[in-house]
Amino acid sequence: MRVLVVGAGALGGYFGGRLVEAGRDVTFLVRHRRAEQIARMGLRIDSLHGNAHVNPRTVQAGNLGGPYDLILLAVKAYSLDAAMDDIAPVIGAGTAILPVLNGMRHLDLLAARFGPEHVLGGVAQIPATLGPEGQVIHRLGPDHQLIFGEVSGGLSARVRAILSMCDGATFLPRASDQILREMWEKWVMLATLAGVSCLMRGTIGDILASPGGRDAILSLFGECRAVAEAAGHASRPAFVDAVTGMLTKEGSLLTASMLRDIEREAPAEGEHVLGDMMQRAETLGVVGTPILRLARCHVGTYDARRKREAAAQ
Ligand SMILES: NC(=O)C1=CN([C@@H]2O[C@H](COP(=O)(O)OP(=O)(O)OC[C@H]3O[C@@H](n4cnc5c(N)ncnc54)[C@H](OP(=O)(O)O)[C@@H]3O)[C@@H](O)[C@H]2O)C=CC1
Ligand SMILES: CC(C)(CO)C(=O)C(=O)O
Repeated sequence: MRVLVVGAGALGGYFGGRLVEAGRDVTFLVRHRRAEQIARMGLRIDSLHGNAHVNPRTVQAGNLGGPYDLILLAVKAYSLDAAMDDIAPVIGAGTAILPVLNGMRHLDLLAARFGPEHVLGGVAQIPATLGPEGQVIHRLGPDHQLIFGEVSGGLSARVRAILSMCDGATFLPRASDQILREMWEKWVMLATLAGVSCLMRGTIGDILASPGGRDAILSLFGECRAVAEAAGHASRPAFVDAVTGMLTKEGSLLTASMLRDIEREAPAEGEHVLGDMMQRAETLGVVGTPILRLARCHVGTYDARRKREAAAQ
C-alpha cells in the first residue's frame, strides 16, 4: 500500500514516522521549510513509547509522484483548503483519504471536493506537539490510537487493508464499524476540553481547583452532548461515564492541543471545533449553550487579535 502523509506536524510526523520506522511505503507531502528541515535533520519522534529517527521521502505540491492508495491527511483545519488543492492531482479511482483532524466539518468538505467514496472517517487519540527543532514530542500521555472506518459504517476491504498495513508499527490502529459515532464522541469531548481549557487558560486540574470549575466543565460537556444528540449522535453512556471521569480528575494535567496552540501564539482551530458545534446548535434549535457560545467567542477573539497584530507589524 502506497501512503502519502499530508503534513509532517505532530500527528502526521508521529503516525507517518512510525509507519516509516516499520518499513512501510510512505511519502510525506510537506512545504518548503519543513522539507529542508527533514532533509537536514530527518524526522525525530520523542515518545513515551520509544524514540525514533527516520529519514522519510518527501515531496512538495506540484510534484507529488504517486499514485497513492491512502492519503493520511494531518493538517490543521485552517490549512485544509490549500491541502485539498495540493492533493487533487493524486486522487485516483482507488485512493482513500483518511483525515485525522478533530471536528466533523472536514468530512463534508472532502466529500464535496473529491466524492464521498474517497473519504474515510478518522479519530486520533494522542497528545502530541512539535518541538522547536521540528521533533515530534509525545510525552504528555501514552495514548497513541489511530481509529478509522467507513463513514457509512461497516468494515470494508480497504479498511481491513489499512489495518494490516499498520500492523507492526508503534501505535495502536483500530478499524471501527461506527466511525461517525466515534468522531462525534471525540468532538463532544474535545469541544468540552478545548472550550474550558482555553477559556480558563489552565489544565483540567487547575480548573477543578477553582470555585465553579467543576460546574463549568460539566455544563459545557452537557451542552456539547445536547448538540450531538439533536444531530442524531447521542453519546453512549459508557463514553459519558469515561469522559466525566477524565474531566473531573483532581490534579489532572490534561489540556487540549488548542490551548497549546494559543500558548505558542499560533492560529487556533476555534471555528472548526467550537464554531461548528455552536452553528449546529443554532441550526438544530438547541437552546441553552451559553458556555459553548462564550468559548467560541473567546477563541475567535484571540484569532482576530492575532491577525490584527500580525497585520500591523
Ligand atoms: N496535536 C494533538 O495532540 C492532536 C491533534 N489532533 C488534530 O489533528 C490535526 C493536525 O494537528 P497537529 O498534527 O497537531 O498539527 P501541526 O500544526 O503540528 O501539524 C500540521 C502540519 O501540517 C502542515 N501543513 C499544512 N498545510 C500543508 C500543506 N498544504 N502541505 C503540506 N503540509 C501542510 C504544517 O506544515 P508547515 O510546517 O509547513 O506549517 C504542519 O506541520 C488537527 O486538526 C488537530 O486538531 C487530533 C488529536 C490530537
Ligand atoms: C484528545 C486530545 C486532547 C488528545 O488526543 C486532542 O485531540 C487534542 O488535544 O486536540
